[in-house]
Amino acid sequence: MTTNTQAQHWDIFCAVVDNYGDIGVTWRLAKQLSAEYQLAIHLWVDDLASFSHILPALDPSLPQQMFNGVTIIKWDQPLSIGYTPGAVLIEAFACDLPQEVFDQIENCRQQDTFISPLWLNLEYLSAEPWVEGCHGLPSLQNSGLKKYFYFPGFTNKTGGLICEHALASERDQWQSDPQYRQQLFAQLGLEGISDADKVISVFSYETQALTSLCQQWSQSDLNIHALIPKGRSLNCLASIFGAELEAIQAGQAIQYGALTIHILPMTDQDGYDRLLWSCDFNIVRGEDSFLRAQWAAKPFIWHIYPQEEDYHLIKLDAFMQVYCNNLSPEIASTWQALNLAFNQGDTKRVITHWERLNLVDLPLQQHAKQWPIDALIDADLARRLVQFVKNR
Ligand SMILES: Cc1cn([C@H]2C[C@H](O)[C@@H](COP(=O)(O)OP(=O)(O)O[C@H]3O[C@@H](C)[C@H](O)[C@@H](O)[C@H]3O)O2)c(=O)[nH]c1=O
Repeated sequence: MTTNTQAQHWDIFCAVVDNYGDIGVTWRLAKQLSAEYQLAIHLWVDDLASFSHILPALDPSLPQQMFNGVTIIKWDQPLSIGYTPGAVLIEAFACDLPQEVFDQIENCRQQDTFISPLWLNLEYLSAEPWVEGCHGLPSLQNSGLKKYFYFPGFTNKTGGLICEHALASERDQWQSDPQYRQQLFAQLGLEGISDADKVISVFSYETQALTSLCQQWSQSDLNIHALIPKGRSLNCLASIFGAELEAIQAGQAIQYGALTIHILPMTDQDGYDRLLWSCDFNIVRGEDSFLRAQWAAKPFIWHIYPQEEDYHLIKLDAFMQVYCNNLSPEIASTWQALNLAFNQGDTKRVITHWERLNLVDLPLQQHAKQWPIDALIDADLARRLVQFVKNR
């Protein structure tokens, strides 16, 4: 009888392109696979300095360290920590895997009992209909290995959406008692926010639509607080600050009529989630914050990552169709027009639709609460992924 001593861990390789989305998504997935499925996860990351913005406890100088049960390994060239084939090999967002990975797999294939890791490419999230047809398709590579395309998505024929098992109950508990939000605001050093004020988090790319919204908010009858983590959103607010952007520090509050802009430090992902849960409205971007805004069960604007030839507007539209499926046409058209105006940097239309949105605030809030239940359908991404691996 032969005993299979082959390692059973999963490797996830992530190359940080720009921003925090690639590492944000893979870090969420790695944590969940470890916590909920007790899988040994090796997360290889080529830019630990970027990673440390969303995991401040990380030490970018270390080749290997462990957080939340996940082994985080520096993906350098050549690899300073050797790769050992495990049960699953995930390349995130079509990053080019290092040659050592294929060499090692090839070496091990000389042994009769060796089973090559199941190789998956984790794709970007899209609500476009074609995703269903491509999810799970294999493709034979030059190495002789099969690579499967794993597409996250919003239907039960896709790979699903990343969402931790306990998230809804933790969020509901948080939102049921205003003292949690007050405690969070106090920890962040935010002052002067009363229960009647409107609180909006802003994590976007640069757009004049945001400048325009801030001008509008400054003239509001209500006090508005914009909570803005230090980063790209601030680049289009220089005219409001009247100071060099470099001089703007986390912890500062800038008064602009009825609007107070609070500059926040970046926190870890759990902290960011709690911020989204605590605001009345969130402006988010990219892929991961976009999904977390949905799980926050609050209305939001999605500033989608810009792509060539405005392809991102097709992706935006596909998502908006899905999100608005059972919303009344009046609310749906206002919310869609607001998102489009924000993404197109349309300074006039963004204000018109923001003002209209106020009129449909309550039904939109109710929709935002129901949406996470509808969107998950039967299973989240990690559960579907574990099943996908078992079925191969
Ligand atoms: C503001 C903030 C964010 N975050 C996290 C949440 C997310 O995991 C991450 C931000 O990622 P995203 O929202 O996806 O936005 P992003 O713009 O940073 O990432 C983008 O990167 C491009 C390369 C990809 O092609 C895009 O699809 C997108 O993922 O930062 C924190 O952990 N703490 C914070 O304080």
